[in-house]
Amino acid sequence: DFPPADSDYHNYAELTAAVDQVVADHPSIARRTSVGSSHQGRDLMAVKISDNAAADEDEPEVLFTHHQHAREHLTVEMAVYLLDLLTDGYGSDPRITELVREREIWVLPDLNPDGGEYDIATGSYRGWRKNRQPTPWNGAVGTDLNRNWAYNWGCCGGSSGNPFSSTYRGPSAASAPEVRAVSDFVRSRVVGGEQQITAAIDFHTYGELILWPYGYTYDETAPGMTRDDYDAHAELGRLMARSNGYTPQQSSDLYVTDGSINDWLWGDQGIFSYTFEMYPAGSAGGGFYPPDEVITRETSRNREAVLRLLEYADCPYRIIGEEQ
Ligand SMILES: NS(=O)(=O)N[C@@H](Cc1ccccc1)C(=O)O
Ligand SMILES: [Ca+2]
Ligand SMILES: [Ca+2]
Ligand SMILES: [Ca+2]
Ligand SMILES: [Zn+2]
Repeated sequence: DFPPADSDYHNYAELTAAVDQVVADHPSIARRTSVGSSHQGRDLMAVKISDNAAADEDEPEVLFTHHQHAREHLTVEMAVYLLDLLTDGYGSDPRITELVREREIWVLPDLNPDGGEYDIATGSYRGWRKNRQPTPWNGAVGTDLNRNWAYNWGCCGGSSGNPFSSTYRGPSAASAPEVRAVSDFVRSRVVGGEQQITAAIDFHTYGELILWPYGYTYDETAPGMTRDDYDAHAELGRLMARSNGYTPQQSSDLYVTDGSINDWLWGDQGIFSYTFEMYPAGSAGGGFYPPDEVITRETSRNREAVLRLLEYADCPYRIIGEEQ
């Protein structure tokens, strides 16, 4: 479990209980489902939030994913915050009520439950990043989920082929069961040939950044990324950054990555896709392990950004005045 000083962070059992409580408290607008299981068999939860949540309605869908990286526990708290914001706001906050009515929102609060539990298992933080899938023949453990997605996987020096590396891409694209499960879920949202999910945020720590694709190339435009696509990503990213004070940039401005979720969501599925690197900005603030006293401040900091993404989800190109 977490060290006593950080007891406000949710371990996997506490997260599961929190999800079940939200659904129990708001049964008509919140529904828990599963997209599959982690390597060690933990449920990969998906919470759908919408009016008439049990029905698949013809409304733009938005995806929030959390905790690809084990030590980035604040991103799980971000998911808990989002679940509370959207359910408690329904019927009390007019803006949130309208968004819950006109969107179908998917919150996947924990993509790496095995890694997260491993990181806290001894009561002291281990600095773990990857999942807990072994490389059988050499004793190495873990694939970096954010280098395992099946778009330009391993193409460009943005990941490692060394199983002992913290950015090990895995033996093949989507070899990690967690990536495979979420990929299959996203693909299942193609209805009548059209991907129903239009926008997504993948939450990480740390750096206080808003990142958009592509990560595999320094170029702004590339196959599958036109000038309009890039400009829309950038303008919407900047709009969100103005609300939370994060730095907006193309993810390759940080460093080149290949096999990231953002590149797959946009490149393979045409979903407007962002990474939020949460608090802290630099080496101060506790790095990957900020004290639990900052949870409320640093999750609610993203309230406006999330609502802006939800508002543009019916047509992200509107941000650049293009009615595509
Ligand atoms: N959270 S982090 O420290 O691992 N940083 C992320 C940053 C990142 C996220 C998405 C695309 C490119 C880069 C990473 O996956 O390396
Ligand atoms: Ca504390
Ligand atoms: Ca609905
Ligand atoms: Ca739908
Ligand atoms: Zn991360």
